[in-house]
Amino acid sequence: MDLHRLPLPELRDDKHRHKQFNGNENSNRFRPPKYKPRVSQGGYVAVDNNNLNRSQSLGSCSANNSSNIAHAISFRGVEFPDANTLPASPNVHDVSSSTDFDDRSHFELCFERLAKLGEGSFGEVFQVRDRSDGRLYAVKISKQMFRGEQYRAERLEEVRRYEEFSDHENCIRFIRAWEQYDRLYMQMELCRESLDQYLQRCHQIPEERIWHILLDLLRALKSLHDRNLIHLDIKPDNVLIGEDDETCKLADFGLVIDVDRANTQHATEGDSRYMAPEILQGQFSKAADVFSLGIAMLELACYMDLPSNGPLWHELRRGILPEDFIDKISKELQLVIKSMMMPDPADRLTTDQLLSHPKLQKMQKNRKSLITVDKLSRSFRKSRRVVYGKVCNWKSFAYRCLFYLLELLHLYKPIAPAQPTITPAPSSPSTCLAAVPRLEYQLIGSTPIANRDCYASDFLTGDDPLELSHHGTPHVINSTPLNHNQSRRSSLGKTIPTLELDSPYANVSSPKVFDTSSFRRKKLFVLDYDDE
Ligand SMILES: Nc1ncnc2c1ncn2[C@@H]1O[C@H](COP(=O)(O)OP(=O)(O)OP(=O)(O)O)[C@@H](O)[C@H]1O
Ligand SMILES: [Mg+2]
Repeated sequence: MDLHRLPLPELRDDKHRHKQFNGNENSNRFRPPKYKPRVSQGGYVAVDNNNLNRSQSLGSCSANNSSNIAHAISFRGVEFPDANTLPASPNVHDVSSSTDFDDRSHFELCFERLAKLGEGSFGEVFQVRDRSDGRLYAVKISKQMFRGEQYRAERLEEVRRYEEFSDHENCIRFIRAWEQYDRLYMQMELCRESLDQYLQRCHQIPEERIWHILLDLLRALKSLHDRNLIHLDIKPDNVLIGEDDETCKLADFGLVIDVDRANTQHATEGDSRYMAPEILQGQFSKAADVFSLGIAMLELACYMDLPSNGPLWHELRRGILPEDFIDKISKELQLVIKSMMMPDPADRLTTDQLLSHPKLQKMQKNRKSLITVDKLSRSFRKSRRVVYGKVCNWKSFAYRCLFYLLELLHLYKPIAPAQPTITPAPSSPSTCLAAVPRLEYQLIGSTPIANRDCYASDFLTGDDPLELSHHGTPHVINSTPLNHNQSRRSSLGKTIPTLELDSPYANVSSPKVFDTSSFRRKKLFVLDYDDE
């Protein structure tokens, strides 16, 4: 068997140069035949939303009518029942005015396609809005239709790996997968951008950030290697930056192989720019991933354009790193990158050895303590809220007891419940002082808004004067502040005490209309918003 499946590198007399993006990412792709995973061994669960078991139709793929029905794909097993069912498509009236409901794919029915995020050799990735929960996700749709059962099984292997590592902090969170019309659809968390896009945007990434990226990716890679899996396609394009704009997450598990089970002679090489030299001899090992990560770090740290072939390609694989580039970074980082790019795979450090590097150890400790501090502050805020609630209850209980005692001792007479009253304006100036109108408003409940002072204007619409036409009924001003920040809600509503306001318009001739201009500026209370 010919193990040299890659075209022999061309000899070109070019120099290492800074990265330039020509947008032709896939020109570095060589796609020899793939290894054949034995799907029947692991067994996958494929159930459609009409309870049709897809595994019954394994024999014929594209010729099967059931391929028109969306089938959920999952390897998670019965303990994850949600993974094996597709959510019902939303009501057709919510989706569009189209009458051609049945012809539309599950993807079109359930998602609103917003933008194209990227494209690789196997799939196109779209930013979508899930119509059922209104949230944003990424959906990867395979470019090619299943050519046969074997090809389909190979594509479905990616689902297995995504599911396996979905819970890892440094791997993409996977939601679900399904197939329809002989294509695979994978719904996953939406990330901000790929590391490659980040590099295009920033050009120079600070070294401290490089160390953090390295730590994230070593952690992801370790989790794969601990299960005897090799990624084989480590590169910045396959690393995504999470929504927090910090965490790097490994993605694209399309080429992952299991070193225990797979015939590595059938493994597929990844991008030649990041490929370890021994791959040319058909040696697939964990050390190949370490090399790819090392050379990716070189690209990120030195903003260097990696060759896909030629003499420079060989130089980098002989451990000769261009000095004018590598000198830009600290000796410590240089040593780490060199130890990851050793020509002999046996000399390369493993993920465990790399993670025990003092700098990375220190960073891990710092991260742990940050997480602990965050957890502590959350529980502190929570308990403070509980204590505050209890203290308030005790306070009101104590007051009630006190008033009850005073009442018993005839030292205090309870005041009848406040009724909003308005005393008619005096007809003559001589009676004016005695008849100052007094308005009482009770603001019942509240909708919490951000930490800030609440003014009466928050509760009143427009600039209109307040109508006081029904004298007999209590005047309850709208208890929801008419304000911005209304989307920030909390369960912590505070009861607003009865508010007594002296009418600024004691002398008005008509008591029915109350000009609220001065009342509007009155500070009512400060709402303390707690995030928890
Ligand atoms: N969850 C996501 N959030 C945001 N962007 C994404 C997401 N997944 C993928 N992308 C974008 O889409 C691009 C292609 O995705 P992916 O690498 O999974 O496809 P592929 O066809 O398997 O690629 P390859 O050619 O590397 O095998 C990524 O490089 C990235 O820019
Ligand atoms: Mg990719």
